[in-house]
Amino acid sequence: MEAAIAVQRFHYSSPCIDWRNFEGKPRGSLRYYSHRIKENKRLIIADLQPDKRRRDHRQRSVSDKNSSALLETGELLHSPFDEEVVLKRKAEEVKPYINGRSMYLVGMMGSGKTTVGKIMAKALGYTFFDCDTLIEESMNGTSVAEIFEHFGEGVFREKETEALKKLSLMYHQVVVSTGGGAVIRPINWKYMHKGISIWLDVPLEALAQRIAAVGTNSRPLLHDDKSGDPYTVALNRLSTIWEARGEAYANASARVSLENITSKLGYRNVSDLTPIDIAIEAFEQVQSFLNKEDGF
Ligand SMILES: Nc1ncnc2c1ncn2[C@@H]1O[C@H](COP(=O)(O)OP(=O)(O)OP(=O)(O)O)[C@@H](O)[C@H]1O
Ligand SMILES: O=C(O)C1=C[C@@H](O)[C@@H](O)[C@H](O)C1
Repeated sequence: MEAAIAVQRFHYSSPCIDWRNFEGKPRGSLRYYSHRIKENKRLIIADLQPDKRRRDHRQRSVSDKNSSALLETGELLHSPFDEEVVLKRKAEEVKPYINGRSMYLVGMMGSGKTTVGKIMAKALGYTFFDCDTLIEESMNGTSVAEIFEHFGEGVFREKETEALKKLSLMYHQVVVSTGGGAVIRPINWKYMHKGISIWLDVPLEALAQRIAAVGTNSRPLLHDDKSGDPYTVALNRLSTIWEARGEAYANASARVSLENITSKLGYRNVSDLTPIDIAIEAFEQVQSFLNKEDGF
């Protein structure tokens, strides 16, 4: 009952970020524009509100014929607004077929489950939950790191399973960022398969970079080893963890490979991708999972 109340409380207290506040670098990714927007341009223009139309007048005036020239010269820069439109359209396209099912994001620590999950939830009009935060709430605010330290990993894993069970039984239309290790217990898959699970597959080097940048204080499984520089330490630990559970992520309904998106969009590095690029691809992969499910 207490845990149910905690879940309920979290339900009402978890804010969804405004993706525009995401601290990632601003980008003028012209290829992105070319790839994603070209196919959607007619619809985007139709969707624009009058004030936004004025703001984006350059986009409207671009014909297919001369768009690549403008793209080359950099005159046609895509703004977060462009990405938002594509994201929203994708979410609206796929939403009726999701049929209210919840989404469970799985992936290694630092893979962006929380960041991308919040963006997806907002685009779908779903509620976002972070499984680690739910566990902390169910333990009166004890942090994940403290749970590991004082009670051990076993207790944490039990709490994780309880949280996933409750989420799968109590809620529809939610996007859940699961803990990096949620995939290791088969019972957790039973709950996650009530919805659609999405694996954010990020190269270990990119994960190590992100983790080295923010530190390992909140990630107990990475926190022990302090020998060497933060990037190398993180990469070594992540490689060991990956060996133990890499295969388990493949149980997910859909896989979002950052390497694939990078090459699809013609970028050089996965670090060029914004969380919105990744959220758009996640919807595309969900769509292709649903098509397969329906036998198309
Ligand atoms: N596409 C991205 N590009 C660059 N940095 C990112 C991207 N997505 C997330 N990050 C950053 O990586 C870090 C980890 O992201 P996030 O917390 O969303 O991952 P997570 O999968 O929920 O992690 P954990 O399982 O450890 O809780 C954060 O500092 C976030 O700002
Ligand atoms: O990968 C893992 O096993 C973990 C990831 C985090 O999200 C937390 O759930 C916890 O630190 C364990």
